[in-house]
Amino acid sequence: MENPIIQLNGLSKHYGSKKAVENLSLKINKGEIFGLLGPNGAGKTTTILMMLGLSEPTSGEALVCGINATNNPIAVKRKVGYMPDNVGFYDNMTALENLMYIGRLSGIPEEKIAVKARETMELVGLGDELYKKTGAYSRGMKQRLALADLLIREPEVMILDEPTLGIDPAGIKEFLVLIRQLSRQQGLTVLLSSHHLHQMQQICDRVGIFVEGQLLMEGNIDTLSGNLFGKESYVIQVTVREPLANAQALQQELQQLEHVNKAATSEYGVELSCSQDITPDIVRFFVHKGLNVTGVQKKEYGLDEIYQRFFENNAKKHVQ
Ligand SMILES: Nc1ncnc2c1ncn2[C@@H]1O[C@H](COP(=O)(O)OP(=O)(O)OP(=O)(O)O)[C@@H](O)[C@H]1O
Repeated sequence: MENPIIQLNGLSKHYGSKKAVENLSLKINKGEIFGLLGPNGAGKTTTILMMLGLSEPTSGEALVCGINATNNPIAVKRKVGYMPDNVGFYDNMTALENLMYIGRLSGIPEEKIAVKARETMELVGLGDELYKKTGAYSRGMKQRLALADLLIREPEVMILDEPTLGIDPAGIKEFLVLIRQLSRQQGLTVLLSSHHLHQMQQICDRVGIFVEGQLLMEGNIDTLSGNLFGKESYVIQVTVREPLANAQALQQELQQLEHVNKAATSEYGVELSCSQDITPDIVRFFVHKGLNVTGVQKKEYGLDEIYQRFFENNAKKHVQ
């Protein structure tokens, strides 16, 4: 059911002739995890700053929890937790002291602060690290503490700008799982920006692809892959034990089969782009030819391919 908590209507931001964000319209529902994906300079941070009321749009509007961010930045700030790509803490204070300090600044009553800060640190998996100085925290731990810093203020929306930057691979996975858990447990809406497709795929319900200030596509992975790959939604790879004797003829024959759009042979196998999943027919075809099949793989498109394909298509358009 549609229940937009973030609504961007024709949002644009121009710096002179530079269109950092151009005519962006987008709805993000309550409880959703949405990924803003795009290369450096695509306009992700500018969009986030406009949602927070920290940058004034050239035109259009950003509504967060129904509040116009440009006219009411303070009201929006109460609802939204924002994690910039580099969060600073006082290195010579313990993590708990840092969090209590933040809690005080955001108006949590003194008698509640210690309990609340501990609870929040438990929530982000730092329950055993309360008394460590943040100077001795790893980057992954600091990002967890940064999350605690948002959560202690009980936001409705969390906006995280490149949150996994600088964390080691194992830490990234744990951190993403944590964000998802928190979102699901607390009905929190999360907006993340990133250029790491693989990471976004693990966590987001929906992603938007940003290029040169424009949202060029938006949807879940299935929708995006359907839009971009359309007729070639299924890729089937078959490998055989012995080198293919007459690859050229085989390729031509395969291309004649119904639902096959493209066939490409290599020494030990074939890759087929098909409009339907015809894996059983393909296997039968190979067996019938007396070929010893050693492997059959059906490839599912992920964000990496979607992104790559997307840029290929766009480059072609620019050239035409
Ligand atoms: N204050 C500014 N003055 C002029 N141009 C700006 C300003 N802020 C951003 N830009 C330009 O707007 C474009 C979008 O920048 P933005 O920082 O939003 O991109 P981004 O997608 O967040 O990239 P990154 O991943 O590098 O943070 C860039 O071309 C940038 O140079």
